[in-house]
Amino acid sequence: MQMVTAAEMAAIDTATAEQAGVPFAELMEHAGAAVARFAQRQFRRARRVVVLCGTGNNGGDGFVAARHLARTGLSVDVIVLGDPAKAQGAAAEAYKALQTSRALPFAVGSVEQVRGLRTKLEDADLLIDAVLGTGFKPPLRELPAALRDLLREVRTPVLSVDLPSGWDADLREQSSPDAFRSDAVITFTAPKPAHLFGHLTTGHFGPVVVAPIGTPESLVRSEERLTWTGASTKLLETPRPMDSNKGMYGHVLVVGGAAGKPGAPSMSSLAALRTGAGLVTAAVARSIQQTVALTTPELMTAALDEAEGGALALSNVSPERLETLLKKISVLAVGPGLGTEGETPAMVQRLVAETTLPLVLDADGLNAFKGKAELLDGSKRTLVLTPHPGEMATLLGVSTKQVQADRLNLARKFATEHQLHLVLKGWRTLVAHPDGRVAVNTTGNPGMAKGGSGDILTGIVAAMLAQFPHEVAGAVEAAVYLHGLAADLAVQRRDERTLLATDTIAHLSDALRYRVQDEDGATWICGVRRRGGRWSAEGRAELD
Ligand SMILES: NC(=O)C1=CN([C@@H]2O[C@H](COP(=O)(O)OP(=O)(O)OC[C@H]3O[C@@H](n4cnc5c(N)ncnc54)[C@H](O)[C@@H]3O)[C@@H](O)[C@H]2O)[C@H](O)CC1
Ligand SMILES: [K+]
Repeated sequence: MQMVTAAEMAAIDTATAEQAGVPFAELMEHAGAAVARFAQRQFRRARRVVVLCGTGNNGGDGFVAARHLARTGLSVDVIVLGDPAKAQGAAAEAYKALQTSRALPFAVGSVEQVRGLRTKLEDADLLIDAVLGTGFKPPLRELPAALRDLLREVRTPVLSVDLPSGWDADLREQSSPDAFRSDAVITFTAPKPAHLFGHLTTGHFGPVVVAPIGTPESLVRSEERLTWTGASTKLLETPRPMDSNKGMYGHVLVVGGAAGKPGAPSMSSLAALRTGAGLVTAAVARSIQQTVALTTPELMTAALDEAEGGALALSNVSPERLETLLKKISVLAVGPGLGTEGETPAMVQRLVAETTLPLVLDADGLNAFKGKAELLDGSKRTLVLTPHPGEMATLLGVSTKQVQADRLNLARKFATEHQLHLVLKGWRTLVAHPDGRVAVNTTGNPGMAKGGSGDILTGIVAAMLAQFPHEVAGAVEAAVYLHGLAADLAVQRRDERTLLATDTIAHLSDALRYRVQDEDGATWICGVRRRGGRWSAEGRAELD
């Protein structure tokens, strides 16, 4: 699923008419019908619906949706912001079709009239925001701004058509000062930048769904080749053969755990086992080997030599030691609990240089390359780095602030220059690939801001590589998606403050079985569907 800009979307609409023979009015009809279906499914108990429409095509979608909803017997009011005579083309047609339905529109033309809508909006069960879509150009004018302010004072749930009105579709920021409040968003054909980078809804888990409206996938083209991690979870739908054996799913070796740091390698290892790796071994300092072994009976362990002070010793990478350690290993995960003391960085550099095994480098595994980023070369092996912004800054020799200011470009540049897969963590984790493609991740929540989270991601990534060695890009994307999704599922049963990194492991089963596409064919790029296909939000079982 590619992300497209607002201008690309308009070109795709034209191509859909010219090359696929689907006229614009038909796209609008499908869009409006999809909005109506989504509204009914997600806001099941809504009886009184108010559809707020602009006079552009976003409003046109609203007119169509209102017509469909009225036909099902709901009480539907249509409020047009501005002069309906301004509507043109398909939107004008949709407005005309409304005249024969039970949803009669009325227009508001002044700020006072907008303010007079308060009771109507408060009394409704659902508001559908079809005021502005991709045609919005900031800043927001007076009339929609008054409506935006009023919506902030009213508690009725808001379903946004295409985008929360006033949100620039091409904006790549987490928030937008102009925008309307939103509880759920339904967009069409492909996500725009705002859908992937923005936090569009009030709750953490308000859905953002992409509904197909008749444009063939082959016409969805984008210059930038930016995608979404959830699309790669298709990999997980591959059924395992009945006569499976553990050798088919790889053997992950987690290298980490200096003296006194048994937690991190234990968590990575358990996460790898729970994600489906056939075998997992944790190679850790001799003094903590027993502790690590006792965390999980299915886990195998190997002892690493310790130098004075407890740091891991260079002797661990002697030819003989490597031969024993790496026998039958299919993926290496280096970093959890490793430390940066003494000989450890040199040991890591040697380990990386002397094998060509697929490798995931995290935490102190990355810090071992401080000032030596040129040694990180994925041109002849599978190499995945999972830095948080601080670690990325260390690698690049810049400040964390500089990394945060230009995440997308930095990630893409580093991945292509070093021919590796880079997982740059944070709000909307980015997965950049050697060929310049980047996938944006939309799962995860603030509960993950706690020690251990990264260790678990490392284990999930390693296990995915072990199982899908020939689909590396997809395996890494799916891993990042799963990790956040498992945490999203976990946090719905707990509070985000009490969430422990290991709680995400307990929700990996649900995350692995989750399907991003709903029964209607819409793809859920944000939000988690539960119970009867609807979503649940934190603190509230359901929004309807
Ligand atoms: N393939 C698809 O995704 C389809 C989407 N559809 C819908 O069409 C809209 C885009 O329609 P468009 O007419 O281009 O723009 P809008 O309706 O979003 O807005 C135009 C409207 O807004 C006024 N306006 C612009 N800026 C401001 C501002 N700052 N303040 C106030 N008003 C403003 C402008 O004057 C126009 O009147 C897309 O979002 C989808 O909802 C199609 O229906 C089917 C294909
Ligand atoms: K809208």
